[in-house]
Amino acid sequence: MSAPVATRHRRQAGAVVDKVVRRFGDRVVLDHLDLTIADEELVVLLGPSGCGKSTLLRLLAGLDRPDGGLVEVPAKRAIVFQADRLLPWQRVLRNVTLGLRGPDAQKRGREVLAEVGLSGREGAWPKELSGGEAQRVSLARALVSEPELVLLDEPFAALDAITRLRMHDLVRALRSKHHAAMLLVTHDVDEAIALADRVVVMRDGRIGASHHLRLSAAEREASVAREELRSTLLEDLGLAHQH
Ligand SMILES: Nc1ncnc2c1ncn2[C@@H]1O[C@H](COP(=O)(O)OP(=O)(O)OP(=O)(O)O)[C@@H](O)[C@H]1O
Repeated sequence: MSAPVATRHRRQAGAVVDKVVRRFGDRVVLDHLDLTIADEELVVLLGPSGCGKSTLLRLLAGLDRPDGGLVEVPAKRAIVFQADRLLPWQRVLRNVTLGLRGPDAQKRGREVLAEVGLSGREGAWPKELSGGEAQRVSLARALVSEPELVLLDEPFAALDAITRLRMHDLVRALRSKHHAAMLLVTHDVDEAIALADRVVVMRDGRIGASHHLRLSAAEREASVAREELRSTLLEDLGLAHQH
């Protein structure tokens, strides 16, 4: 059997995953998985531990190749991991501008650091930053090259609850400025509800459920709509309701 196997660049932003298969030994982790991310859409990917979320993100990032099917992504894309991967021997500004060329690199780096609320910290060393600040630098580094697709692998999982809520505000603010499509992996149903245009739930190597969140910002905070959606997502995840 010969399936088309490729990672291809597309002109539009967003991404298309078409019948993608990824196996590790005998284990089929992604089993003909389909997923389309629209231009400027923020899709949150939920799923039980070990179901293949990071595997899918790595394929979209180009860090791995599928065994079958097709992954179409824009050339300009960035990935943010749970633990910041800043270079400890470079200052904050340099960490942000590492991938940039040209005379405007420093100026651009400063601008993006200002957007994530870190003006004045350009000269700091990574070890001098809090966890939340380090993830802000990671976001700045991801956004500085104006990617068309941003992949976020549990970017706020290691942060405390209050810092995480601040990061949600920041992501919402950044979205109004940067017009990238985003795919964010999380275990946190409330994070999904807070941020997503659409929540997709992975099951048995595929996307098992998909929910568009046509909620206003106020509705996202309102208890009834939020609780209904929360119950649905917990059900999709196979978790008992907890009231
Ligand atoms: N390079 C690899 N070699 C062998 N097995 C792998 C490899 N990468 C992932 N796997 C396996 O594939 C499965 C899916 O892993 P993956 O990290 O994608 O899950 P996940 O949904 O992101 O999990 P978590 O939510 O716990 O981070 C796991 O069983 C894992 O052990």
